[in-house]
Amino acid sequence: MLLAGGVGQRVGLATPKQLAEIAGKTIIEHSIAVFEDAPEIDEIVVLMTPGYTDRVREIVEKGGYRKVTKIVEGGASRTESTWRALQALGTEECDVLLHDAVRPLVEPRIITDCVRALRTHRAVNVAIPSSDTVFVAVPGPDGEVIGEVLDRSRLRRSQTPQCFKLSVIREAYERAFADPGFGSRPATDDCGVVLRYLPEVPIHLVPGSEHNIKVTHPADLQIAELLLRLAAGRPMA
Ligand SMILES: Nc1ccn([C@@H]2O[C@H](COP(=O)(O)OP(=O)(O)OP(=O)(O)O)[C@@H](O)[C@H]2O)c(=O)n1
Ligand SMILES: C[C@](O)(CO)[C@H](O)COP(=O)(O)O
Repeated sequence: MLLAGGVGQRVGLATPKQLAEIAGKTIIEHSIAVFEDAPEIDEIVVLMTPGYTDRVREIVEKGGYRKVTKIVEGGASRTESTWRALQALGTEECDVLLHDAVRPLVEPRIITDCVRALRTHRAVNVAIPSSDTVFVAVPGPDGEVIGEVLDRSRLRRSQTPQCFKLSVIREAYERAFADPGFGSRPATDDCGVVLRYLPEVPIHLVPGSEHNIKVTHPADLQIAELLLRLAAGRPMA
């Protein structure tokens, strides 16, 4: 499931950032191509920003991406887009990988590791250690001050794909969307929903990559372009 339903407010382009062209293709096409080429993937469903599904259809047709079976409008938040993605799937048990379309540098190795891990685990996340010291900021007398420095050896940064047995992620989301309090404390990723609503399901971790960045801020467009060109053996002039 490629989650591409956002508007890219922080990047601040006139169109959603997943349609920005870098290293010869739109960001969403780079992401589609990685999953299309992955032998473990049977089917790709794209959740796209309302008003832009035809643009994705054009990209898919022009690029001949045969695994893309559905292009569906996303929701108002990331979790609502995931909820819609789950509704677009059937009832038969399967492995579901939920990936941010704006992480075009996901490596085939990560997809392989995730699918392999789903043979023995019902929920899997991709994570990397934190190279920065992370602390909790609290209000101070003149702005914020450091409240608590967290133990970095135990901290990880969450990436995507986030992967689940369909029955697990569906159950977690059904409970979340039935909870009147869910909207007031939204989850920032799918693992957060599983952790909150199915805490008995362990979420196994596989190593991510420093290159698997999420294009979030304007500078990320340049960094992603550079990394994509390097990966393709075409460094910038
Ligand atoms: N309603 C939404 C919001 C986000 N996403 C997707 O979730 C991924 C990660 O989200 P983020 O980087 O926050 O993207 P945006 O929401 O577009 O960015 P911003 O918050 O700056 O507007 C992106 O691929 C984005 O398209 C989605 O499918 N549906
Ligand atoms: C899912 C995610 O990419 C994991 O790091 C992240 O939580 C998405 O956050 P955003 O608020 O949509 O940028």
